[in-house]
Amino acid sequence: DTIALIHGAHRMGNRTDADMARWRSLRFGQFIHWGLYAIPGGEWNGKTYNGAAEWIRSWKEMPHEDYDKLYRQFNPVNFNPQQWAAQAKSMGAKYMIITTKHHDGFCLWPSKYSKYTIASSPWKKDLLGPMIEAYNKAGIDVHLYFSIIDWNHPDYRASLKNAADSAAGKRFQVFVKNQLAELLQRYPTIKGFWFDGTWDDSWKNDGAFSDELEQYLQSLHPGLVMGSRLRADEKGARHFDSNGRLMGDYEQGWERKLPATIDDVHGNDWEAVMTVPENQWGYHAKWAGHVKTVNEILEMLVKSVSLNGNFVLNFGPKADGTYRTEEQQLMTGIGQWMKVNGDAIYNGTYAGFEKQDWGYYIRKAGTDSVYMVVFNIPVSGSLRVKLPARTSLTGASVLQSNATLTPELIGRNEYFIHLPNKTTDSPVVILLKTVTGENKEKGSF
Ligand SMILES: C[C@@H]1N[C@@H](c2cn(-c3ccccc3)nn2)[C@H](O)[C@@H]1O
Repeated sequence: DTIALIHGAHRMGNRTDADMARWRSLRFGQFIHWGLYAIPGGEWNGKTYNGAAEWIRSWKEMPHEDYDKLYRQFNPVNFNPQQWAAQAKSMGAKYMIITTKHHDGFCLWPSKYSKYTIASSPWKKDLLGPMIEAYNKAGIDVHLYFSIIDWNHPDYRASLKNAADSAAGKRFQVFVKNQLAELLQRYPTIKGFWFDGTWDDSWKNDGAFSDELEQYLQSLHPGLVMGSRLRADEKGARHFDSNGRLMGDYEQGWERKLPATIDDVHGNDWEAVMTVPENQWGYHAKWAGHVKTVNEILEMLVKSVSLNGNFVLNFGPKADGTYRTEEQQLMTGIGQWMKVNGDAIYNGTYAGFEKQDWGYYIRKAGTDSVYMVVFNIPVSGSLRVKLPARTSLTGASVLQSNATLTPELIGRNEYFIHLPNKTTDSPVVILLKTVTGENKEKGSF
């Protein structure tokens, strides 16, 4: 039986409104981590920081006062938001998430609630406004990343140990509320907040505040999309309340990892955010270890959509406002595939077909069109398709060439689709036309 909660989930099941349907249809996003951490770029005094570049302030080799002075050098002279938006558009991203303020507390907008902002830098000017305008003009929605943790703010407390801490904590909550309202007031076209840095006790143990904040923001900007990471319930449970119900509008815990099967997402909307190296969000001058390839990223994107989720790929621009070559090449390569096959991604949902080894099924939302995205062509060249009961196959074609395929019926509701050639250097998309229902005539193959 369930526990009585005041600040747990307030909704059973997914949101069904138009704003959430829009978020769900976009499927592919671009994350941008940009801030002071791009100046050191993971290096300081000739030493290399092996952690995530945006966490360099926590490195023992980086004195806090040295980091906190970096704003005096932040001057992205090559920042070109129109170019950023054009590259994101060519990659096929339909929404973008930008770090307004990361854990270091530095604000990319001239907040009136803090001195530690772009207004105090040589650049002086707001960076968010031009970005949001350029991306919106390119037809890309913008969501704002906001870190609750704020290493710069004098009132931030990881935990509340005494009355003084509690007083500081209260002042900090007012500060957070003011900055979020300020962001909504300055940037009314944004579609959501992406909260981070909500794991400390001071936040986890005040579920009431996180609940009231979420409702306050929704009242200021109805339809806002906010993930589960903002929320705690009054017992300190995060993401899922003490009755196991998802809080927020989608499961926001998939950071640098993907669900394995449809059972892992429990019917909830969800989103995965992914780094190109193993674990770098902000710019790091020396990427160590494995750097993901175009095909590897395409497989993560396709797998996410096949399991009813969104996939967001992260980019870490340099301090001067340009992207590193590897990231530019990824945007180009991903974009080339998306240009031809984006139909299988946008409005993509879980197909409800039995998963096969050759790749992933994606159903165009609310239709009988099911895409097969093939990553692993078997030695036989024949792709097995087992249809759910009462579903028949009425057509199959290669999406890119529109070439018709003739599936071979090999058993009850089971087919082989023979691919013309067994080699490809990028995923092949096949469009299946199906019919489902009691008395439909047998499939036409
Ligand atoms: C979206 C990503 N979330 C931030 C993060 C948080 N953490 C983290 C690290 C240790 C404990 C708890 C959380 N690691 N990375 C990263 O800095 C980036 O912003």
